[in-house]
Amino acid sequence: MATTIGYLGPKGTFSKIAVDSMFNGEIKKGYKTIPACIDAIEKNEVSYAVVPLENTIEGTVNLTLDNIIQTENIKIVSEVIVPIRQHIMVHPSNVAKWKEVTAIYSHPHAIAQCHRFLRNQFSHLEAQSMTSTGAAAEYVSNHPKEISAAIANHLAAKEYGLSIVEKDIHDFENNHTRFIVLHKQETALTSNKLEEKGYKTTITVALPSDRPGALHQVLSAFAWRNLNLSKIESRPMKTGLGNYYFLIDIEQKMDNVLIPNAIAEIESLGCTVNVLGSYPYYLHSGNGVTLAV
Ligand SMILES: O=C(O)C(=O)C[C@]1(C(=O)O)C=C[C@@H](O)C=C1
Repeated sequence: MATTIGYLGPKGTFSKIAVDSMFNGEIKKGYKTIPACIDAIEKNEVSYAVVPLENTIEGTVNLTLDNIIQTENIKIVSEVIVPIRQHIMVHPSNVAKWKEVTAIYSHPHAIAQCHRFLRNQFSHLEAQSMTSTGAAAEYVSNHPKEISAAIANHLAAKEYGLSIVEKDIHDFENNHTRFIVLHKQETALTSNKLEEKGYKTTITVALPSDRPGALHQVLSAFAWRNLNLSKIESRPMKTGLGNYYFLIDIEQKMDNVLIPNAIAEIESLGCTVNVLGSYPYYLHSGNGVTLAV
């Protein structure tokens, strides 16, 4: 049976760029929301799902994080970092009057990446959220009479026959998004198309509520073993005010000694640890056909 991969659709999203960079001939199925992509793995509709986890300008995609935390049997098996270039685009019949648009649509993360541009050029408008940048482009394409614009990538413009009226409207040049590949088995997924940049092990740690200095002790378990952490972030456990867990990226492959021993030490403090995955990460070059405008 052919492998099916779920991604945040429709066509023309950044998630589609990520999925195409990791997978070749497999069947790719777009889902309307991130939770729907993750549910699709749970229900065995797809073998893998590719979802955004973190952006350099906007930070963590909480919807992704909160949903993977709640699904115990889904693991992160790979990661691809994609350069993000946001463009504003309109229906070809509206190019001449694009500065008079009455609505601008995009994904909330894409809108947040272009705040300064929007404030300078369209301070009278409030950008409207859509489920993805691709969905915004599709909507604008289907409603030419509305005189609206979408913030999306060049593939979306091509896919939905829109005209880009201003390129690279994101506020900071260094704009990248980490996309993770999720799967039911723990087996890491390697790419034969992209250059491996390193390896990561991602864990969550829930601290005991009654132990002063617990976070300090958790960090010490990594520090004295010389384990490099590239991310630590707290998220509410949703069980009550003040209850948080920590998401920690260790810049190293799961081994037989250092990481298991650090985890055992952390658990002995009364913390609950969950390993979300140990996986290679790749950088999408951004050059060539896929990202050129
Ligand atoms: O809407 C898309 O194109 C997506 O793939 C989602 C998403 C995100 O959730 O951050 C992905 C990359 C960009 O940072 C903007 C939007």
